[in-house]
Formats: sequence, structure tokens, C-alpha cells
Amino acid sequence: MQILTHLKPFLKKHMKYYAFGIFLLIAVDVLQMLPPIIIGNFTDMLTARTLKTPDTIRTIFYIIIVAIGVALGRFGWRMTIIKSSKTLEYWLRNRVFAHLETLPLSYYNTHKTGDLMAHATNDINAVRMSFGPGIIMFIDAFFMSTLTICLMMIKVNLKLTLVALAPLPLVAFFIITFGKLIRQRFKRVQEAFSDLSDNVQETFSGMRVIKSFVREQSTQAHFNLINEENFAVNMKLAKISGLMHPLLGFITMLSTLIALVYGGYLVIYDTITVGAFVTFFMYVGMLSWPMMAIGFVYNTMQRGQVSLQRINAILDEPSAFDDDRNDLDFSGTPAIQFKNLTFQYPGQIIPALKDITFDLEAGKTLAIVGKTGSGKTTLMNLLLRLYEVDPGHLFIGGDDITDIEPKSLRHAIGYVPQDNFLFSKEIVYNICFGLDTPDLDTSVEAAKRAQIHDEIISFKDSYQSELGERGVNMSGGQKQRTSIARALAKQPKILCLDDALSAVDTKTEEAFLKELAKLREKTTTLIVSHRVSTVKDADQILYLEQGEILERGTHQSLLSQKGAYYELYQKQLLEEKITKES
Ligand SMILES: Nc1ncnc2c1ncn2[C@@H]1O[C@H](COP(=O)(O)OP(=O)(O)OP(=O)(O)O)[C@@H](O)[C@H]1O
Repeated sequence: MQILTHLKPFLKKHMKYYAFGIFLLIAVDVLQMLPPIIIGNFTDMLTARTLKTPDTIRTIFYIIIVAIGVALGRFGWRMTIIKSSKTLEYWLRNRVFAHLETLPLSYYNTHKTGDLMAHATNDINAVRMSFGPGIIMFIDAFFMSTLTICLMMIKVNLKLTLVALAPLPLVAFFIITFGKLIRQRFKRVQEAFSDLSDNVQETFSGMRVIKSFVREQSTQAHFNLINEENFAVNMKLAKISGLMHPLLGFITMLSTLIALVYGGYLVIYDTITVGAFVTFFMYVGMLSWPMMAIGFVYNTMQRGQVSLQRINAILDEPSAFDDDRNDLDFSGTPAIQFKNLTFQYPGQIIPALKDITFDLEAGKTLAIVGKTGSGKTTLMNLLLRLYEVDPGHLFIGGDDITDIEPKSLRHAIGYVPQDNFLFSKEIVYNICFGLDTPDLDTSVEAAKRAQIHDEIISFKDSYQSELGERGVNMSGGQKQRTSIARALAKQPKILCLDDALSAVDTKTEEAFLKELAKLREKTTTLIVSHRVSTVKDADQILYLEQGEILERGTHQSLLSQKGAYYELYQKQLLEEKITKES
């Protein structure tokens, strides 16, 4: 039962509902056993011509009482078992989502979004089916068939029962034969659905690129291929599931035929009464439901097992962090220290950073320049502890980063990533994203510092304007500055700007850098940029090349070195001149 490990807290809490639901199910099954006996006795009185009016009234009364009891019982088990299975769906979805949020970034580098979406929808649904209709039908089929067979033997005739049920071993044979196949095929169905969701998700996210490269037709063709595969594997599963149902029906029909012929024979030779024959025949008819249900139960349980294994694989992934610890003030010195740090991404051979050493004092600004792929973003990723480094190489406020709980660290850092991801919600929500409660005054102050306030108030709903498809579509530069405002609103101890001013004109850039200088008392700043104009006033500039620090110093000292930084500066001066002249 290791497969149920993650469900234990839920099952513990809901066991009483399941137990009561199962009790009601069995009670309903017992009640359902009565009408054949009542009708059998009625038939015997009819054939013996001893039937009186009070007998008819009593029979009607009994049947009505049974019908009411069955209806109430059915309502009761629906309200317990089905309700519990729906609660399980809700509980499990929350649990999976909460766990996914704790997983390290490296997990998302190796798992596709569509796959995760399939887990959150189809797999959780399959688990719900097992713990709702699956359990109901299992208990129902088991008790109903056991009770029916027992009564057939006790109340009617043992020999007739054994002969009529002779085809039953075939049921076991089919279940064993089809079970493994169903499991394998359902696993493939879930995988195909994951591929399909992933393709749909990526297509819609990349619609701009698809349209601008006129790749609609090839995207459609690729989608068709994946959709065809999805259809094919579903059909394979449907064939096997579809075959099981009629085969089980056929077995029941065989039993009915035997009951008819052999039962009739026993009536003719007075071994059983006509009433007993009617009772037996009704019981055989009642057996057809559990036979059909066995197919459904087996299908549902196999699917549920596969899906629960897929969900368990997520829940078994170790979290990146366990507890909150916000007691660090990051006031030790230096604010940031890299000591002979070499880092390579998981699974990579070549290090992205090699032997990086530098100190950055609190309130100072460090700028990092260098060609694309030289390791600038990696350096920021490590500061945010998005990837792990060995102890003894990276210190924040005097503490080894490996001793700092990631949540505390990230609370202290304001990060502006390159891709400026904003949520399709109000501007105030986006700017205050790092705060527990959105606050307009904080939002306005941060937006003013980030030089985006004037543009925000020109939007129809100002700070309440919604972003995205149904709202304001911001320009690249506006998104960048909103993203900067989001980092500033946190009033971070460390501010990390990863190429955050690339889409901003030099005048706005200058105004923003002036604002940044005012924050020096409280903030240590790291700026990654390709533009010399952004970094020239930094206290220290590092020039990275292929993960190594090639040059370091202030703007002036680097210019006098006449190395790579100097060349970059000259190139940009020339570009500026050409732009002005043209
Ligand atoms: N998640 C990752 N997994 C494996 N390798 C990575 C990953 N991210 C970056 N790299 C590699 O690490 C190296 C440094 O990348 P990084 O993103 O730090 O460069 P960068 O200087 O920020 O580049 P750019 O200026 O283009 O943003 C590159 O060779 C890149 O291919």
C-alpha cells in the first residue's frame, strides 16, 4: 500500500465517511435481495391458488418499503463516498500545486508545462474516479454477487446454482488477461495527453512568433500528428475496455440460458417450485450488473493506479526548502562576497562561471558587462539561490549562502529578470507582487522611481488597469520599468537588474540611475548590462568572458587599461555617433 502514502492524511480524515458509505451500500445490497424472495412466494401462492387479498397488500407493502429503503441508502452513499472523492480531488490538486511551488528551478528545466497541466487535470480526475465510483462499484459488485450466489444456493437449489454459474471462472480469466494491457495502454494515453497539452500550451504562448514567421500550417501539421497519436492510443484503450464489457455480458447470458433450461427441467420434475424458479431467474438477472461492474471497476482501478503513480512521482520530488526563517538582517560585511566560485549547471560539462572572486560592500553598485553567454545571468541565479553552490564560495552579509534559507534570501533581494514576466492582472497588483498586501502609495512611489508613473496614469484605469489580452498591452520598455518598480516596491537590501534597461532610452535611463543613487543608503546594487552608459557610474565593473573575470575596475581605470571594456566603449561611442548623424 506504499502507493497510498501521500494520501494517508486525507484517508485518515475521511475514513469514517467511507466506512459509513460502505455500510449503506451493503445495506442497500441486502435490501435488494428481498424482492425476488417476495415475488417468488407471491408466485407460489398464485400457482397454488391460495392467494388472498391481504397477501397481495402485504406483498405490495413490502416492495414499497424495500424501494424506499434502497432509495434512501443510495442517496446516503452518494453523499458520503462520492462527496469524499470530490473532496479528494480538491485536496490532491491543492497538495500537488503547493508541492510544485516548492520544487527547485532545475525541476522546471526538465519538466514540460503541458505535462504538469495533464497531471493537474486528467491524472487527478482518474484518481478521483477510483476513490468514488471505483470503490462504490467494487463493494457493490462484491457484496451483491456474494449475497446473490449465497441466496441462490440456500433459498433455491445448490446444484442448479453451481451449474448455472459454471461459466464464471471465465470472468477471472478475462480480468487477468486484460488487466495488464489496460494498465499499459492507459499509461500511454496519459503520456499522449501530456504531449498534447504541452503542444497546445507552447503554441498559444508562441503565437506571436508563429504568425510572424508564417508557420501556422506547419504548426497545424505538427499538432495533427500529436493529436493523431493521442487518438490512436485512446482507440487502443477503448478497444480493450470495449471488449471487456460485452464479454462479461456474454458470460452472464450463458448463465441465464443454463438457468432457463436446467431450472425449467427441475420445475417439470418437481425438484423446485415455479416460485423458486422465478426467484432464481431474478437472481441470475441481478448478477448481470455485478458482472458488468467488475469490468468497470477493473478499468477504473487500473487507470487510478497509473495516475496515482504519476502524481506520486511529483510528490516524491524533494522540495528546495522546508521552513521559513526570516531572522537574518544581511547587515554583515561585505554585502556580497564571491570566493573562487566555479559553477556548472546540472548535467553540463563546461562551467558557466570560473574562479569568480569579488567583494561588494553594502550600498555600493557592481556592474557586470560581457558578451552574451559569458555568465552574467548565472551570477544572479546563484545570488538568488536558484541553483546550489558548494559551501565556502558565496557569502551574503557575511553568511555562507548555503546556510541561508532561500525564502529569507529572496525576501531581501529585488530581482528584475531579463524576460520581464508580468501577470494578466492590475498594474498595482504587479508592482506590489512581492508584498503581502497591494498598496497604492507604495506602488506609486516605486513607479515614480522606475520612471513609469507618468505612463501608468495615462492609461484609462491608471494603476487599476489590467495588463494582458483583455487590458493594456505595454511596450517592451514599459514592461521593463514596471518590472523594475516591482523590485523597488519591496525596498530590497540587494537589487539585481539583469539587463533591465535594454529597452529604455538613454534619457530615461539617466533619470532612473539618478533615482537609484538616492537609494544607496539602503540598497546594494548589481547591474548587468551590455551598455556602457548604464554601468559607467558603478563603483566596480566586472568584464566577464566565457565565465571568467577578464577585467575589473571603475569606468576610468578600465578605459585606461585599453582592453576589452575600452573596445566595447569605443564601439558604442561610434554607434552613437552614427545614429546621431543619420
Ligand atoms: N539552465 C541552464 N542550463 C544549462 N546551461 C545554461 C543554463 N542557463 C545558462 N546556461 C549556459 O551558461 C552559460 C552562461 O549563460 P548566462 O545566461 O549566464 O549568460 P549571460 O552572460 O547572461 O548571457 P546574455 O547576455 O545573453 O543574457 C551559457 O553558455 C549558457 O548556455
